[in-house]
Amino acid sequence: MTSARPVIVWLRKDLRLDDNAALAAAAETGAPIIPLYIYEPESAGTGPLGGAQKWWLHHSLAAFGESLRPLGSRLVLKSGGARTVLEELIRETSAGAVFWNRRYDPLGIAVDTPVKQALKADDIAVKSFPGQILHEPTRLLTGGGKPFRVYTPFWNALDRAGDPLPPADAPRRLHAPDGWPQSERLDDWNLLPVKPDWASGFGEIFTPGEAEAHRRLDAFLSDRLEYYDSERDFPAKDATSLLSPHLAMGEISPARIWHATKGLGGRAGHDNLVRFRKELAWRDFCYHLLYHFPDLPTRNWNNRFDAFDWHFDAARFAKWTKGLTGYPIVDAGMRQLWRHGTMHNRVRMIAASFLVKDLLIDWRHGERWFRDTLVDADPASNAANWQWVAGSGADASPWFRIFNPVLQGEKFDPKGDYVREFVPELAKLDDKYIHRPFEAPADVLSRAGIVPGEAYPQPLVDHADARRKALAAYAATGQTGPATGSD
Ligand SMILES: Cc1cc2nc3c(=O)[nH]c(=O)nc-3n(C[C@H](O)[C@H](O)[C@H](O)COP(=O)(O)OP(=O)(O)OC[C@H]3O[C@@H](n4cnc5c(N)ncnc54)[C@H](O)[C@@H]3O)c2cc1C
Repeated sequence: MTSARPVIVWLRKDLRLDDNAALAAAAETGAPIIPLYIYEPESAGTGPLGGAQKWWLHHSLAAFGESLRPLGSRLVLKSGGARTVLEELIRETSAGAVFWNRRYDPLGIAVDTPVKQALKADDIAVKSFPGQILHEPTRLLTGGGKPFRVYTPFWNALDRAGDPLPPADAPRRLHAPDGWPQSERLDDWNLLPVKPDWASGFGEIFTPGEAEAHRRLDAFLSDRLEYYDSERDFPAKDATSLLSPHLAMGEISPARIWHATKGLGGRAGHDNLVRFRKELAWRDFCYHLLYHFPDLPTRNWNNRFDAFDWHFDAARFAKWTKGLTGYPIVDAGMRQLWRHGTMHNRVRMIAASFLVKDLLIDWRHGERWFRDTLVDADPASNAANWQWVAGSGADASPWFRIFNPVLQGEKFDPKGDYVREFVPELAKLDDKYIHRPFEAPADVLSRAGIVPGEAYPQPLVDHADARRKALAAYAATGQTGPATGSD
């Protein structure tokens, strides 16, 4: 029996015990702790949780709930509007405080700010903590005190800022309240797909949960960091960390990852270490942009793109989503997305460029599709990267840098291993034609068991022709040079 009023720790995208500042601070109070997850209603803005991430969330919540048990605690699940849920739970449990780790997306902020004000007005202590990104989005600013719009100076500032806060250790014990409030049943939230179970392939490569995030980090640092810089762009190689979905759900903190890389420059090579940290810093940069420019997921950052003459074509879009464009590297990427809920970064760039520049379909359609299908869907990284590819974003790749899907395939998947894995109907095609099956002579196709246009589609567009149209559409917006920011 304890006399202190309980502290509610409201968990969101931070389903971890390690380096969870809100949970650690709550544990230090010595008060009983009620870990709470609220399944908030779907809303507009950056949009609802995608199907793939619902799958991840289900397993992540289950794993986190299990990890609380040895600490003498459990996870309380509630659904509904955050403010209503919290106020009811406070009444029921006489909790005196609510702690949480901050979120930086506009939807999250729009929920958290009024909740904080309402609870404080009711004399409830509210404390929020950092941890979702390496540095708070207001910490790194230009010399003029403004947000960064260009990545390299952002990285230089991040590098100069030194290490992020040291990670907080996982609490060893969490005091239980005198009585546990009723929890909803995870299964009743229906987060998993049933008929059909399109997520069955996700488990081939992913296991949601904090334990797996740490295992993956350790394996990456010991086996793959030393090749990271030279091999990270080759989708058939197992050369990247695959930590992004764990980061997206907060099963591991970026600060924990950063600190784990300290001192590895000698063994793994300085260039590899810096390259990996720079990628982590891209994630921070995306959040920096989203925090300071909250319209990032929905509006062209460079408003000269508002006049762009997009050509949405439902049939072409459907073929892109299904991996039936006739360009093997694009199709392999889109099918990897269906099967594994992820896509290699290099291929994301190629597939996104194809949608936006070859098919002239507005990047927002692609952003929404990725949001629904990626297990690592993230409001900041997804929006910023789509705008980067489209040329409409901050520090973006210029519009006229149009990826050639054949040459990109030949450069980054030279033997076609990646294509063969995800586009099995091309598996027997010679290396020479694996990225250009539409140029293969009839006897080569027949040896590979391919009937043109049947087993595998003809290209949706001719790339050279599509490129000309894309450049003309760009010129029609009055832009002639590299797209720059809208300041
Ligand atoms: C069109 C497009 C959409 C994308 N959408 C998302 C998304 O919704 N969620 C997401 O996490 N990433 C997104 N990315 C970025 C990137 O593709 C993934 O972060 C990366 O593929 C994850 O694999 P990894 O964990 O093995 O990365 P690693 O190479 O091991 O990199 C380590 C970590 O750095 C971060 N990172 C790496 N590259 C980027 C990047 N370009 N931008 C931001 N962070 C990066 C990730 O958190 C990643 O886990 C997108 C990229 C493109 C081109």
